[in-house]
Amino acid sequence: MASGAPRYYTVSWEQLHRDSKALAWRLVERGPFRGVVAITRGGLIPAAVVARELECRVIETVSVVTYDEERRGEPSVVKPPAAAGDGDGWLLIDDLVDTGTTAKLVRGILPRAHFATVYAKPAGRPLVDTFVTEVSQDTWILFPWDTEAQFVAPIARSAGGAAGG
Ligand SMILES: O=P(O)(O)OC[C@H]1O[C@H](OP(=O)(O)OP(=O)(O)O)[C@H](O)[C@@H]1O
Ligand SMILES: Nc1nc2[nH]cnc2c(=O)[nH]1
Ligand SMILES: [Mg+2]
Repeated sequence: MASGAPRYYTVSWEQLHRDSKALAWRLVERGPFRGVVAITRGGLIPAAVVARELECRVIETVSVVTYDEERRGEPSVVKPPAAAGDGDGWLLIDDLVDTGTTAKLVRGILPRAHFATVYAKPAGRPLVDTFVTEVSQDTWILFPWDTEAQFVAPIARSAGGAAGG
């Protein structure tokens, strides 16, 4: 993500389900696939939804650690896929592509996989074969597993009592 104050794009469980199903609609004509490889952890939920829609029962994982909350570190593969070979016939899924760092690393392991994400930012977009929604590079996508509902002060209070009545 670009430096500076991020704008946020908040995704609910319902929207994620809807967007993951939209991804499945785009992928159905690209299959059938031998199996799905989810890039953990963010790719796990979209991969489950897509696998259900494509009636795909074989699920693999590849685990990449890149970010510590919103700070980016050195990417490392902490668990390679046990099966999937060079990715031929496999569908590789992540929740999003941002800088493309994770995608480059995993595409190096599975160069022949079809790579799909639900969301894409411009810098990583060229690395993705199929995606649903593009957001700007300075947007931080907030997923439902990273957020919770909480109390918000009334507008009048946060405006310093400026509201008339
Ligand atoms: O294109 P990039 O700049 O590499 O960013 C995209 C990656 O960042 C997030 O994963 P993260 O590393 O936060 O790990 P997580 O999926 O375990 O939450 C997201 O799920 C993508 O995998
Ligand atoms: N949750 C989340 N993780 C990310 N990792 C890289 N970019 C993002 C983003 O926009 N949102
Ligand atoms: Mg991830």
